[in-house]
Amino acid sequence: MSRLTEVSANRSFGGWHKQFEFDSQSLNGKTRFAIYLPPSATAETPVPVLYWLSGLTCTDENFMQKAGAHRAAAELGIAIVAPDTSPRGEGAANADQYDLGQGAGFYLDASQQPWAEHFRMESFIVDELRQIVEESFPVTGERFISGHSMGGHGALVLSLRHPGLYQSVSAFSPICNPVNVPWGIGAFTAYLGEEQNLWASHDASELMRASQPEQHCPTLVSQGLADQFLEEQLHPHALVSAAEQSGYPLTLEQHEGYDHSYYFIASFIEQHLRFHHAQR
Ligand SMILES: N[C@@H](CCC(=O)N[C@@H](CS)C(=O)NCC(=O)O)C(=O)O
Repeated sequence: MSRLTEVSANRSFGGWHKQFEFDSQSLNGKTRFAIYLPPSATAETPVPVLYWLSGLTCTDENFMQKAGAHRAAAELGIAIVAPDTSPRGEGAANADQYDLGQGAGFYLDASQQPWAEHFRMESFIVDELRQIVEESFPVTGERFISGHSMGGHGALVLSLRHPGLYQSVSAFSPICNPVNVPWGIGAFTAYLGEEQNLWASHDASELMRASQPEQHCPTLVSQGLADQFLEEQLHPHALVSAAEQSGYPLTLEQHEGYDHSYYFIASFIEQHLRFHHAQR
């Protein structure tokens, strides 16, 4: 029997947008995710799947409702899975700020209290959710990963930490060097502890600088130049310099006038989907 409970189902561009809930072992509680299945996804013709990791304060809904990704996903035949951004509910710890705790899981497995019991988003994304998606839906083992801001950090880091799992990676406005910016320092101190040596293995720029050829994965990063978080939190220049040092295949595209919002994502999501599709 399936572990999944269907929460909603909507027809979209000839395919389906659905939300499911299930009891996650990694997160030690119920979690919800959304999936877009293009019309071409059938048991006989499974499709590749893109994992989308959202940013701070988001749930599975922001991307599906605001990015306008279904039309291109339907055309290209790509399924999209959007998990929540953290464990939820009374059982899981929380903080009185938008950038820590629920809605701010940072796609890592926390080692510190009071977070360690539920905040295991890395294991959740790379193992548990992947397995349940591949068992439950008509998808192939071809995986792409993408995300926004905290989720852009997640996409880059999970791809670098799990070589071979994803065929290509992309990010919008990612937190490129979390060990050096307030969002990252706050989250890593809470989730990983004060020992800063342990943080580098969750930092995209640090991982990319030290990357070996087997970790190299075609990567597209899009950044708006009117992004209100660019100077203080995002630091794409750190990622570019890391890629230059290790010969990592990074393309950074900078877009005049675009900010940090989903208007930016909606403007370029089709380009990202075509980028992933072209790497197959
Ligand atoms: N201070 C902002 C920061 C959060 C923020 O900008 N979140 C981005 C990701 S880092 C987002 O996607 N927000 C949800 C949305 O636009 O739908 C807020 O809480 O609104």
